[in-house]
Amino acid sequence: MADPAAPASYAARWAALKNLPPFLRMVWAASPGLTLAMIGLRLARAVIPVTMLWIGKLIIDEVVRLIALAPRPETLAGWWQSGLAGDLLLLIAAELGLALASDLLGRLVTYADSLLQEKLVISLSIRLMDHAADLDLASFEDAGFQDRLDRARRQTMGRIPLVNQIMQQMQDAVTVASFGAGLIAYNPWLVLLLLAALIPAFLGEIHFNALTYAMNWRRAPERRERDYLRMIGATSDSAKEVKIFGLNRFLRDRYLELAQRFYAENRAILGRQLAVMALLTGLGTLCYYGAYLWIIGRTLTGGLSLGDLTFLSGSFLRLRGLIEGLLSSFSSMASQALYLDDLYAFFRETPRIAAPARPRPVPDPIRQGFTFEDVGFHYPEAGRWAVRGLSFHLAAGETVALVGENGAGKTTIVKLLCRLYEPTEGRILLDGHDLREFDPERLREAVGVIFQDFVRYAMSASDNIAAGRISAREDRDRIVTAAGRALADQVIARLPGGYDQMVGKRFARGVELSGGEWQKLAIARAYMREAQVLVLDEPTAALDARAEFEVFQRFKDLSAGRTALLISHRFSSVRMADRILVLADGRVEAQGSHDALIAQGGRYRELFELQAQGYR
Ligand SMILES: Nc1ncnc2c1ncn2[C@@H]1O[C@H](COP(=O)(O)OP(=O)(O)OP(=O)(O)O)[C@@H](O)[C@H]1O
Repeated sequence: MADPAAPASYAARWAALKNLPPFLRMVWAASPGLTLAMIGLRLARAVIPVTMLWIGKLIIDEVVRLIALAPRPETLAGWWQSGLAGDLLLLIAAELGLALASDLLGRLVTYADSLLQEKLVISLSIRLMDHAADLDLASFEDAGFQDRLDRARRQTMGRIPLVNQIMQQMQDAVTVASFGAGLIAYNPWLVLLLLAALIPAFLGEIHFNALTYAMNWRRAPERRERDYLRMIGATSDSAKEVKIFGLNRFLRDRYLELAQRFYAENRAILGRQLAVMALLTGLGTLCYYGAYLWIIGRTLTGGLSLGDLTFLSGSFLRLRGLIEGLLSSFSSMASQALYLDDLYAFFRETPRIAAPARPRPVPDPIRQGFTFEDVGFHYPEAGRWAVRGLSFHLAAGETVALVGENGAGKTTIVKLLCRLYEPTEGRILLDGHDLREFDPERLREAVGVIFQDFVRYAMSASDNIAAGRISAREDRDRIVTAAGRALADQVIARLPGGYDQMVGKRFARGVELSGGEWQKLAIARAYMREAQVLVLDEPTAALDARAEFEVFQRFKDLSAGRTALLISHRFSSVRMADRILVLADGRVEAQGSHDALIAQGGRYRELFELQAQGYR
């Protein structure tokens, strides 16, 4: 990542213009037809203003010529009969035709522009989602990445109007060239005068845009915090706890503190911008009136006709507005192009966990199982090892339970097994082959995992289960079977809309579920997968005692012959596993059946007795 101060430099801003061609390629990819239509329409529109002004000049000159005729008709009927005003009428008809065409083209441009922007939103959003799906879990858990993702997401929406701006810029550039050609024909100095007046304002504009960008860039982490505070201060998920603990004022004050810091910084920049820009634009106005005086003087001394006067003063006025717009929009384009860097930076991000060129097919059925060989792992930015010197075997067809205190590394083992992360040292084998030899996607297809922080999809109950094997979303029988295995069928039977009932409170019509009900849907999701390996990470923490007992009864039956890994703090569930691994400080401290471990004494027995005492 570049130094946060760097984007403010002029060089960085000019360099950012190189981002526009790739952006245009994205626009083109979103819809070639609409892009071409836009270019055609805008080019046609670009030359209309100068043509109309020129016809206006011809009309005035013709009127001046006609009223100087002697003798001349006294009445309109007289003029009509004389046929002297024929050319004048033709000119007026031409101008009317152009005015009508310009209106129509304007409407068409707006229409095509809206469609094109919408197409671009769709295509960028899809690209963003696709790319995010390719990236490693590690990226999502990294704060720097979250900032980049946040900035990239904003770009998807925030940079869309840039299409319109670039197109408008192109159209205005053609219009300026056409007016400029007209002015140069009269006196090239007029154009130079105009440019001299406008360039300082342009540079000022660039400077302030750069300052604003640099400020926004620096603020991405704080902005995320501010948005987060606003979110937890006012969402249904947090409302309950915020109310109970009376956190409202605390959150509000913290939000206010950040927001006020932003406000103060903004005000300082805006104040300076006001002073400098007022001076520079005043200079532009002075130059404009200087040129105006010259034109009037030349007309008075007979060097220019009345038509020339209107054409030149009209051109000058339009050109001033156009060039001013062109320059400031150019500078805003340059700063928008800087923001595009963030979008591209996100797209350049590549996953580190990728499939090898010739991946080994995932065995089906798995014959030997998984072997952890002296595995060590620490999270990318963590100072300490989450697991270290970890060796164990998970045999095919075996049900193994992992127990250990909080932070012992249980969930980490699951993440390593699914290759969401790569071991920092040591290796993990599946049927004797390093996990790195397989395509991670194929590997994950063979595993059904429900994490303790499983997702509560604000979708239908049926989709919540189907998420486990989304390709079978239409297979209602499979969904119903999975629901039955996880006891989720009883939950669904109570929902007004049954399987099609929207669950969660996020959208209207949604029905909220209890923690245990959500958990049953999540367990159904795991069964829905019908994978070779089943991993349940604290799947029953929110279940009542009876439900837990039943779920495990079924789990034992259903996982017969299947490889299963179970993480639980409840010894009632753990004891039914074929083998139990006791983890402490990221390594296997003891292993064996429940009875054997109890007989051994040690941590397992200690934890078991602590829990048993609690129930007595
Ligand atoms: N995304 C992460 N980034 C950095 N450190 C992490 C991350 N996830 C877990 N850790 C750390 O790794 C260690 C092991 O965590 P893990 O989640 O595997 O424990 P666990 O045994 O599943 O705990 P629990 O019983 O509380 O679920 C902990 O010290 C934790 O702080």
